[in-house]
Amino acid sequence: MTLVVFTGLCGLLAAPGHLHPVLAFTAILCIAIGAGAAAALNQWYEADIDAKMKRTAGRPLPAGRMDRQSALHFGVGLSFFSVLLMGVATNWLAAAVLAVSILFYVFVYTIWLKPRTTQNIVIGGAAGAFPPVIGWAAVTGDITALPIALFMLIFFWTPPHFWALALFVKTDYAAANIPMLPVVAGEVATRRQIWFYTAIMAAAAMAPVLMQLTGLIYGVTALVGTALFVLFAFQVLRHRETDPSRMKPERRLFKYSIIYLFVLFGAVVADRWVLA
Ligand code: HEM
Ligand SMILES: CC(C)=CCC/C(C)=C/CC/C(C)=C/COP(=O)(O)OP(=O)(O)O
Repeated sequence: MTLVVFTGLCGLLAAPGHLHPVLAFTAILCIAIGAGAAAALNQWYEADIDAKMKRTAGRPLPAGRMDRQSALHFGVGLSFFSVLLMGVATNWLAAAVLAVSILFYVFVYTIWLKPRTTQNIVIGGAAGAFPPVIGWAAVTGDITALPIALFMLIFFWTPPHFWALALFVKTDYAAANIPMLPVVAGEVATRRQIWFYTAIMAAAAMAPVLMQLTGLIYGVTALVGTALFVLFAFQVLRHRETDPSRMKPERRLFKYSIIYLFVLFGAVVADRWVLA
């Protein structure tokens, strides 16, 4: 959620034009409330699955600190509130994209794809790629090449981010009967898919440079950051280990994926504000 809100903030700060600071703060608040509401609905739908996994068993619903109906009301209420407030405070394009991302996370990812296919996070993961587009649209009322490029970067970043983690928490997903890639296709296939999506992600990371949408700070940061990402993904590709306690390269890639996105998005903003 922190990174989702941060990428939304970067989309907002990188956009040309001016938004009153109170309205800019409201826009970011709406992304945070919308993302939280979507997560509440995810947990409402998955309460029984969450109870079966060590990582999620302590959440309010499986742990019995909240009843399911309250979670549903909370999620639906805050979803409407965030979209309406976004529309009133900024514009209805930003509100519409926020609504699409909430609906995508709940219906396309959580309800439709997650229980059915190993590609669940590839397509469903798009939900997490919308925030920079929302931030940008809140300022400009428009969606141009740079926010689309930032969407593509998060979209292709999500598979290596999640599958690196899935490799070492595989048993959890198996226990809950969720068809995550390492559970269904095995570890070697997962390592290959991580490598495949990392290659596309690397192209997506360099696209804003080649299209001259960003400046020198992003260019250098993306080049160095992506080279490291590719190196760590290559180590994961070559690693032949099935014991989760010995999956060091996989843990490294997962942790690094998070730092990577923080730093690249920070660089997009630095280009606009430092080099302006
Ligand atoms: C379908 C897409 C995604 C899936 C399935 C996924 C899954 C996960 C899971 C299971 C964790 C571990 C959480 C835990 O330890 O309890 C995690 C951590 C994390 N994810 Fe994702 N993720 C996805 C997309 C994203 C996106 C789009 C972002 C941000 C742009 C993101 C940012 C993070 C961060 C920052 C953490 C670390 C949280 C922490 O350790 O406190 N993820 N992700
Ligand atoms: C602006 C907006 C509405 C954004 C919301 C979308 C969002 C939070 C996307 C991130 C995707 C994500 C964290 C998935 C977690 O997967 P999971 O639900 O399978 O994780 P779990 O196993 O922890 O339940």
